[in-house]
Amino acid sequence: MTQPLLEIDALNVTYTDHGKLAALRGASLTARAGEVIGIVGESGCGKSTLAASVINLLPQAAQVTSGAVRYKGADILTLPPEAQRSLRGQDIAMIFQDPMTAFNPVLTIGAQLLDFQHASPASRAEKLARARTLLSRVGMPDPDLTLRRYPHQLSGGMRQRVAIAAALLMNPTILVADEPTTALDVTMEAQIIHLLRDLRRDYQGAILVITHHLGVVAELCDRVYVMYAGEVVEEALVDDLFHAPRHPYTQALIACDPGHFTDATPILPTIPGRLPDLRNPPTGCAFAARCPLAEPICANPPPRVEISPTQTALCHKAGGRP
Ligand SMILES: Nc1ncnc2c1ncn2[C@@H]1O[C@H](COP(=O)(O)OP(=O)(O)OP(=O)(O)O)[C@@H](O)[C@H]1O
Repeated sequence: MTQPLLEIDALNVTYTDHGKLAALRGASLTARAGEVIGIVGESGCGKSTLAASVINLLPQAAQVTSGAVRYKGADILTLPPEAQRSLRGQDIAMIFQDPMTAFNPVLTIGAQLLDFQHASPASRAEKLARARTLLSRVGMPDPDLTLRRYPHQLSGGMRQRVAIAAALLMNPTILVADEPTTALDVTMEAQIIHLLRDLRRDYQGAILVITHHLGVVAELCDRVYVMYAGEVVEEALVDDLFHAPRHPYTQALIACDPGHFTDATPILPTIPGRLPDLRNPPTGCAFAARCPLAEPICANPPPRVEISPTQTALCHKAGGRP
């Protein structure tokens, strides 16, 4: 098997601004070239913190207390700031939930697409040509006109297309899409999913898609990491996730609304109960308080059970038959 492009290894991240909050608790993930990886879970489970650690944009209040994020084998969290900056945007690029955050409102799209290529040795004309090519690639009908526009002159869906083009400008090997469709209406969402599906056909790198939305996972991803309370509770190929989920949390997510995976419902169905308080995380299984299968043993830390070489579940009960 090829070496992973990205390895997140037992990452622990704590926010320290309002007391200590354990946002990531031993989260691990690998992504290889050509894979589309889904990261799914309810609000507050740590998805954005995981994404921010990949692109090395954790907020100031976040502390990595242990673990590593390796890009092609090198720990990016310990690189000097200059090396981190050059990785970001060139090797690892991000598509944000709200495309407005990717753009400066007072500069034209053209000026910004040139600026995003500042590290490239290409000439201005070559950079403009690359911007035009990518705008066409993401389905912008008139790339020249788009280059002259300001961000607010584009619709939300168009801005997201341009943001995707911007992320691809430097030909990154890892593309992180944080809730790429959440800010869009149903029709736009379907179009952006279609575009991402189309792009993945000839993209050589790895794509990480962070989402609330099981439909996005079903449509786009090869493998999925399900997060709960800062932990990866299940890892599976997308087919196994939907047809043979082994963690009760994954089962609950899917059982809540089995008919709606391809709907554009932007949020996961709700499971009764709440996430535990991560300022004082439970020592046993974090899902036990909401789990229909919980038993006294679940007060102990759960084992990571290997169901198959491609599926694991962090659960005392996952060892039995599904
Ligand atoms: N800057 C911050 N300071 C303190 N706590 C934070 C900060 N950002 C996130 N958190 C907390 O860390 C935990 C994980 O948050 P995170 O945003 O990573 O989850 P998420 O799954 O991406 O949620 P959402 O889908 O709502 O964005 C949550 O309890 C959240 O309240």
